[in-house]
Amino acid sequence: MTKSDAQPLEEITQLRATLDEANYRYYVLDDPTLTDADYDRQFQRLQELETEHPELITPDSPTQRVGAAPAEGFPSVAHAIPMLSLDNAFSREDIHAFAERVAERLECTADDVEFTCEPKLDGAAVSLVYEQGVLVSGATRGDGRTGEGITSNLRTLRSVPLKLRDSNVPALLEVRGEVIMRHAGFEALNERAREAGSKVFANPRNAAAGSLRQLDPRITAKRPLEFHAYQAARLEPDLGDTSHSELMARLATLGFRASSELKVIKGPQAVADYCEQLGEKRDGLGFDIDGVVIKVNDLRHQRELGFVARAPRWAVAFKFPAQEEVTTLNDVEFQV
Ligand SMILES: CC(C)(C)c1nc(N2CCN(c3ncccn3)CC2)c2cc(C(N)=O)c(N)nc2n1
Repeated sequence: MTKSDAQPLEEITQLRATLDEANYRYYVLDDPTLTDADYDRQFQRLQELETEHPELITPDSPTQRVGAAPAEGFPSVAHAIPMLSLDNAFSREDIHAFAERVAERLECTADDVEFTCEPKLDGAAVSLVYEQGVLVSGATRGDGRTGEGITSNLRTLRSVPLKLRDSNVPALLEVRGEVIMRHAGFEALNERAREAGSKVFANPRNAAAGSLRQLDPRITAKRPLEFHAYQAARLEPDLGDTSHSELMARLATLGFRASSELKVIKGPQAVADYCEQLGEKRDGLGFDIDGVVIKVNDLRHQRELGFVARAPRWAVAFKFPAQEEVTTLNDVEFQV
């Protein structure tokens, strides 16, 4: 009688905790502790134990990330809070005008408004819903009000926690973020596609969106996708966080990847400087961004400012000029 036969649940629980922590460190902190070989060995051990004791399998086990394909297409999912779009700013003057509009409504001066700035990742926006700390639903943005239910596909992303990491998990949490594919993963995927004579993607954004909409999660599981959180859209009970930057720090402790470039910045002048500096770093990031998302940091002020039509008054996207994309058709290069 070996140790594990006596109490498989103890070894299973320990393996799950180790693998979840290794996932978090690798995919969220970019600070891996386990080697891939170590991870794979413990993952296989967990699979063995769960095969011997199927009654001990739980949906949030690391072995349950890749499920079966849904019968036919994706179900429609209505977003509890619409995933709105963003107004654009194209110049320093536009940033100042946005800050002045905000200041006027908040009855303060533009230089007193505290903003956050973060890269606007060029991927596919999705929404994740957690109940009692467990992932229950994942959907595409769709038209902002209704998206496609792609939970089984989103579960395959190692940067999507199957259960929240913290001890005091909220009863309900809806996290919104962008799924991206890095340039290296994109080039490798297209190289494999060219060799296999299958579909080549025009750019990483299309590759990310297309990979999320695969009917078979086993295909999504093989695609190099990362989830980057950008908003806690719903949080019950309200944990008292009073700013976007605090909420993003809480999302990081709950197991999500939040932007390392997120900065709290006061006044439009410094915001415009951040945009200029990020624009200079753009080509070296290793993934596509198409600007900076500038938000009013204080959550009470966000609520006071609300939304116009489909976009919030409290946020604007500063857009960089489109990067000329080179596409090849039968080996002839076209500038588009
Ligand atoms: C929370 C708000 C609503 C202000 C918000 N909305 C966003 N988006 C809305 C428009 N979106 C959209 N997508 C497709 C068509 C129209 N609009 C795409 C997401 C954000 C996108 C990013 C990003 N990409 O990195 C980000 N760091 N923060 C965001 N924050």
